[in-house]
Amino acid sequence: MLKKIIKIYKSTVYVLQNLNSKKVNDKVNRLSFEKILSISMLGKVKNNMSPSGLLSQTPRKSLPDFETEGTSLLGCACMGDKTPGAVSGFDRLNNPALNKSLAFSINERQLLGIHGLLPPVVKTQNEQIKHCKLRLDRLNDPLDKYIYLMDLLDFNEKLLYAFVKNHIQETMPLLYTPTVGSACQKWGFIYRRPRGVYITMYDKGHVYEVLKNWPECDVRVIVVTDGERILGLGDQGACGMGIPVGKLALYTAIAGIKPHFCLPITIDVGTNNECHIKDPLYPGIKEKRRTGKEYDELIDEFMKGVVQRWGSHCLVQFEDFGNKNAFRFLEKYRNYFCMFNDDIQGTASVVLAGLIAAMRITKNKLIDHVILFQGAGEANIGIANLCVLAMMTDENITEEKAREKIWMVDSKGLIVKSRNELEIQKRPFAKDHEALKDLLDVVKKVKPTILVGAAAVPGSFTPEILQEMARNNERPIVFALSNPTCKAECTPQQAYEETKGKVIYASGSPFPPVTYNNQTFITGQGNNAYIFPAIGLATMCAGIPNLSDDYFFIAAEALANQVKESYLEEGCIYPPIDMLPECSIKVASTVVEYAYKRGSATVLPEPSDKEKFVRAQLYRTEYEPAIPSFYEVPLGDQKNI
Ligand SMILES: O=C([O-])CC(=O)C(=O)O
Ligand SMILES: [Mg+2]
Repeated sequence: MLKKIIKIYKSTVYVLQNLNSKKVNDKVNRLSFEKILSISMLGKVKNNMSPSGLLSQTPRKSLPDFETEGTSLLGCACMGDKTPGAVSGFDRLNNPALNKSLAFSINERQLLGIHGLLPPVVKTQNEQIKHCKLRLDRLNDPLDKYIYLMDLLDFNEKLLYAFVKNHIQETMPLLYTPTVGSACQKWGFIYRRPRGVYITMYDKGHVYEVLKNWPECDVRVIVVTDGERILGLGDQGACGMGIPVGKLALYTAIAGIKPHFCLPITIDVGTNNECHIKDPLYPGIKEKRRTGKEYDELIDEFMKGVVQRWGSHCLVQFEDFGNKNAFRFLEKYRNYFCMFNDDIQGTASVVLAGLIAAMRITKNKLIDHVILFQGAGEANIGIANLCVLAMMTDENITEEKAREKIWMVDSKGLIVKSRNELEIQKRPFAKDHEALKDLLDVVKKVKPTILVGAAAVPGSFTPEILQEMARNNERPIVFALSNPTCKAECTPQQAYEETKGKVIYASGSPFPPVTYNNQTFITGQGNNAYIFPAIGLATMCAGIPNLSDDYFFIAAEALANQVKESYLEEGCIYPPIDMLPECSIKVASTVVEYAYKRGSATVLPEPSDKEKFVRAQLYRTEYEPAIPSFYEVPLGDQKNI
């Protein structure tokens, strides 16, 4: 498979490079020429804009009107990678990147001049982790637990990440969906310390200066939102900052990307959320959301500012933008910047991985299925386009044939050609069919084998719909992707009960195990957390300049390969959550391997063992010595001092 997609890619580049030359006809036979072009043109519509951008491989053009400061160390302070001795002992206690709290040894305390500033006991990190667990267990409200974890992050970074690594299952739903959703809604209330950068409309013309205020000079990944569509919770304005903060915490916790490489950014252009505007604690600009030219110019300025400040290899992950802007910006920037849209491409990849794994249960291929998408927003359009790419690559079929397998319903009903106005990204999926409004009617008519929901309409997979899916299929596949938990289309319990245990189910947010017919099933979480940290890690390790959709396809296959038979037997089409770090390393290593094979990696020389290379880059949660080792003279039994 890897070979095949590389071949397609290489030939595509070749064809595009030689489009005007006679060489094309000599070297590429007619058939493969058409196939390559059809794949690279996938999703293209009349005005020559590709909503999917599949295999869009235009080399990144340099933007003429600005220079790159890159990762120069000149003129800026660096918080993250401090050499021992560069920070005073007292400052270490207040610097979360260097603080070890009670784990400073007596030697360290004496030599750093902080002896007496801590209680005399010396603890190991493991003892500290146990203490954290006691503290967390004492709290009942998930939001309080979130606040505790964030406080720990502000106090002792390594301890937070060591704790999370040890308790992934328990802490993921706090740092991430669903609790991060409540954290966003109450961001003004829970706000304590600054984390990340806020850029507002009023910074227009000075965005680079604002970015310069961030003290880290080696930022490698940014997650940016404008807060317009936070999870399935709508416009949260500046409170959306919880999402970049949460996603980047996962970058470190899951993919081992060093914390000082990560920068959360919120672009505050106002909010249309009246509750926030009326809330005295709202921390953002209390104005209606700005749109149009001035908004676009601000985002342009931001993208250029990032390259100017941190170089063109700084990855920018777009997160939770409104539908229209998400697609627009992906198309606008994908060939010029190192960027991707997680809600479109990351979610597509994780769902495709789940489908590939599910095919091992249904014992057939994607092409044998009929997929019905409820909702035609970022997630579902992204998934649909990646499924088309997968079918074309695996089955040698045309784009049209692949699209025939895909049906979509949006808020107006089935997407049909007779509709008057249809957004550009939906057009390729419109069917020659009578208009149907109701999802149940569509399920009855279309008889999907796979039903994917991502429209944030809770309960939209009604008992009747689930029963109909079970009537038509031996093993119906149902993805209830909307986040957070309260937005899910149906719970796994409902899916199991209404389909009499036949369903293959995945959700976007975590659910507890399901008991049906005296059997316990652990359902999978089809969340982009399985993909974006790995993609970020791979991008950094290989120096991938542009992330086209084939990377997300490769990542999906690599993730599906991590799904063991035993997980499938338990009803789970994803690896368990506590396997996330290990899975991410495997996925990242495969993507790195692919980047070198297709000739896009820029980190040279090419490492021979990609996985070993990836592992060598990871953040270590173990404490480093705070003093050079030759100072470590025995001081007797430290506990008795
Ligand atoms: O954050 C998550 O859990 C997944 C996601 O990107 C979204 O729902 O927007
Ligand atoms: Mg998102």
